[in-house]
Amino acid sequence: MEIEALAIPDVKIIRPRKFGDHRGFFSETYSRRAFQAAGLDFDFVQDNHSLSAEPGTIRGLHFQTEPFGQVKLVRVVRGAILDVAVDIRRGSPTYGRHVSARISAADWNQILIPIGFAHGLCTLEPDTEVLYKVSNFYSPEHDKGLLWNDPDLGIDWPVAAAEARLSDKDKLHPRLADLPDWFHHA
Ligand SMILES: Cc1cn([C@H]2C[C@H](O)[C@@H](COP(=O)(O)OP(=O)(O)O[C@H]3O[C@@H](C)C(=O)[C@@H](O)[C@H]3O)O2)c(=O)[nH]c1=O
Repeated sequence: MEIEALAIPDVKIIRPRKFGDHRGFFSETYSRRAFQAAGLDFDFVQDNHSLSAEPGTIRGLHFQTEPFGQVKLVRVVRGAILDVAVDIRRGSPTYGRHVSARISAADWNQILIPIGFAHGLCTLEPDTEVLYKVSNFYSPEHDKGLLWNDPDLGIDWPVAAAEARLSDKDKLHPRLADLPDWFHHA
């Protein structure tokens, strides 16, 4: 397993090993032991799986507030996504900034999103399936959003706003400037 810190170093790309042979492949897609050895210790309690039929589907930007904040470990088993993490930790030197990474079944890479980040993705291929582990249970009362195309975020989404496929909920989230101080940087 390789780990690479992104420009906001709390967000990491994980590359699990993949052993191919004549049958296909084998891969440890998550190992608590390997994570702990790298100083990453999370208590993942729920696994999520989503399918987006059309490329240009955007989900996000989402986060859960405390005490239901979630670390997310995201991977793709079919297709590809552009994954985006926005730092919404008040007092953080990178508050309001984001990192993005292409995560795909072909690359077999993963992205680790810490608590205090709004998370979103845009699918790049048809029938893209995303799997992710989260470190806290779903809580609808704590499930919040940030507007995906808030100009203050400056996210270079790979789809035009007119063509993006979004849930009704995701069209209505507040902009960064209107977000309460849900998280504070340690
Ligand atoms: C997120 C979630 C949703 N649901 C239900 C609520 C709703 O009826 C249905 C679809 O929910 P959503 O529209 O919120 O699904 P989606 O837009 O895919 O939400 C996800 O987006 C990505 C970007 C994330 O980061 C995730 O944490 C999650 O927020 O599934 C659960 O039962 N458990 C969950 O953990």
